[in-house]
Amino acid sequence: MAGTDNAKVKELVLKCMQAREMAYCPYSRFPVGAAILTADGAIITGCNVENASFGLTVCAERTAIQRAIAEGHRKFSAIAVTCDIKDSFVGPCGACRQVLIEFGTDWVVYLTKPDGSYKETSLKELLPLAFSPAHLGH
Ligand SMILES: O=c1ccn([C@H]2C[C@H](O)[C@@H](CO)O2)c(=O)[nH]1
Ligand SMILES: [Zn+2]
Repeated sequence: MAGTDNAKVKELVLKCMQAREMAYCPYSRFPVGAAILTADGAIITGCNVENASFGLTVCAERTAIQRAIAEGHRKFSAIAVTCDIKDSFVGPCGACRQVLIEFGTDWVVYLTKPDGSYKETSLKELLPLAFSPAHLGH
């Protein structure tokens, strides 16, 4: 991505993998990690947090964005996401795509595999024709 050097992307990928280790997922046993790079260079991580009332589960991506907002960040450059699937790059669920696009269409999404390889995509690509704050005049 323009403006994000390779070393920073590698750091982001490493951080999302470390975050995956923290996942609380006793029901699915499907750990997910996310790491958000803010416009000012901070990295904020998240993991999925499940609940015995299954519908209350929060995905890694949304955990990360809630943390980032709560810590005062509003501008984001990139997010890296990882799960344990080795043979394909897996994107965020639809709910997470909508929550991420609330904070801009221009940030980069890195889908990663457990071996550290990654594929660059974008929120525009992941959520075409999105409903966004612009439609409410924001
Ligand atoms: O984008 C996604 C999709 C799923 N999960 C979590 C939710 C649940 O804990 C587990 C299985 O769906 O993976 C995420 O964290 N992010
Ligand atoms: Zn999700």
